[in-house]
Amino acid sequence: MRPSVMRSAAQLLRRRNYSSASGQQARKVAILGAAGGIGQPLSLLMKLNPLVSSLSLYDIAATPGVAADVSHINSPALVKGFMADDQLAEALDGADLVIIPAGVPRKPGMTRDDLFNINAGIVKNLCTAIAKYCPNALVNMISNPVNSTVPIAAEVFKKAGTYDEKRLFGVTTLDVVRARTFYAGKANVDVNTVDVPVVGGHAGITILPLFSQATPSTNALSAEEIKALTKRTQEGGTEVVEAKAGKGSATLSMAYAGAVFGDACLKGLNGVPDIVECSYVQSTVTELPFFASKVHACFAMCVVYCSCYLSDFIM
Ligand SMILES: NC(=O)C1=CN([C@@H]2O[C@H](COP(=O)(O)OP(=O)(O)OC[C@H]3O[C@@H](n4cnc5c(N)ncnc54)[C@H](O)[C@@H]3O)[C@@H](O)[C@H]2O)C=CC1
Ligand SMILES: O=C([O-])CC(=O)C(=O)O
Repeated sequence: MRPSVMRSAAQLLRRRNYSSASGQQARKVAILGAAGGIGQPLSLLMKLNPLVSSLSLYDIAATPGVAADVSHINSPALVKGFMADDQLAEALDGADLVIIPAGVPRKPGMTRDDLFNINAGIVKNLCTAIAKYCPNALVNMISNPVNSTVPIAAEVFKKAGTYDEKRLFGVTTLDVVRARTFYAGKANVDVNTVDVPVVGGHAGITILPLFSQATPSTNALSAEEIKALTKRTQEGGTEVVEAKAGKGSATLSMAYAGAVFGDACLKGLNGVPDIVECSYVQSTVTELPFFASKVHACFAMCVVYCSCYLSDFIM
C-alpha cells in the first residue's frame, strides 16, 4: 500500500477513535425518552459530541425511526435504537452516562408537581433498570418535577444498594441558560461572556438566580430590574408552556441545556479540570436534603478502578 494511503487511513482511524486522537476516552451515553420533544434534539446534539463513542436511544415509542435518522449523521458515535421493555437492558449495558427526559410535559394551567403521579412511576422503573444494568453510570435527570424525581431516583438506588450521591444530578442547566440570556439582554453585555449561578430547585420560587454573583458584574441594573429578571427566570418554563399553548413545554432550549450538562459530565469523567455547572444534587449546603448548587467536575482516583464524578460544592 502506498505510504500516503496508509497515512490517510491512520488519520481517519484516529479521527474515528477520539480516545487515541486526543487522550480523551470516548463513552457510551444512553438517552431514555429519546423519541420525545426533548429526546430527539438531545439525541442529535449528543451524536455531535466527540466524547460519545456509542449512543443508545431508548423510548417506549418511535425509537427505530429516530435512531435511523440520527445514525446517518457523519460523526463518530455509533447509534442504536431500543424500544421494547426487554431491550432496556441492552440499551443501558455499559453506559457511562444516562440522560432521562422520559415522561409527560406540562400543559397550560399545570404546575410541575401535577406531573408527579405519572412521571414518578416512569422514573422509578427506569432507575430500577439503571441500578441493575449500569450501576456506575452518571445519571442526569431531566424529567419533572426534578425537585421530586431526583429524590425518587436516590431512593431507588439506595434500595438497590447502588446509590452514590456524586453520580446523580437533577438537570437545572436550563435555568442557568435562561438567566444568562435574560441578564445579557438587560445589561446589554455579550451573552458569550455571561455567567449567572442559579441555586435552589427547579420549580417556581425554588429557582434562585444569583444575579448578585453574575459576571460580568454591572451597576447598570436597578433593584427593580433584578427583581424582574429573577421573576422571568423563575417563570421561564411557564412562559414557554403558555406560548406553546397545549403543545408541550421547553424542548429545544432544554435539549441544548441537557447537551451542555451531559458534555460537562463526560469531560468530568475524562478528568478535564475546572468544569463547573449548577445542578440539583444531594446537599449539606442548607437543611434541605437536595439543593441546586455549583458542582465541580473532579477526577477521583479509586484503589480498585479509576473513576471521576461531579462533586464538591463550591458555592
Ligand atoms: N429539567 C428541566 O429543566 C426540564 C424538564 N422537562 C421535562 O422533561 C420531560 C419530557 O418532556 P418532553 O420531551 O417535552 O415530553 P414528550 O412527551 O415530548 O417526550 C417524552 C418521551 O418520553 C417517552 N416515555 C414515556 N414513558 C417512558 C418510559 N417508561 N421509558 C422511556 N420513554 C418513555 C415518551 O414516549 C416520549 O417520547 C417532562 O417531564 C418535562 O416536564 C422539560 C423541560 C425542562
Ligand atoms: O416548565 C416546564 O414544565 C418545563 C421545565 O421544567 C422548564 O421549561 O423549565
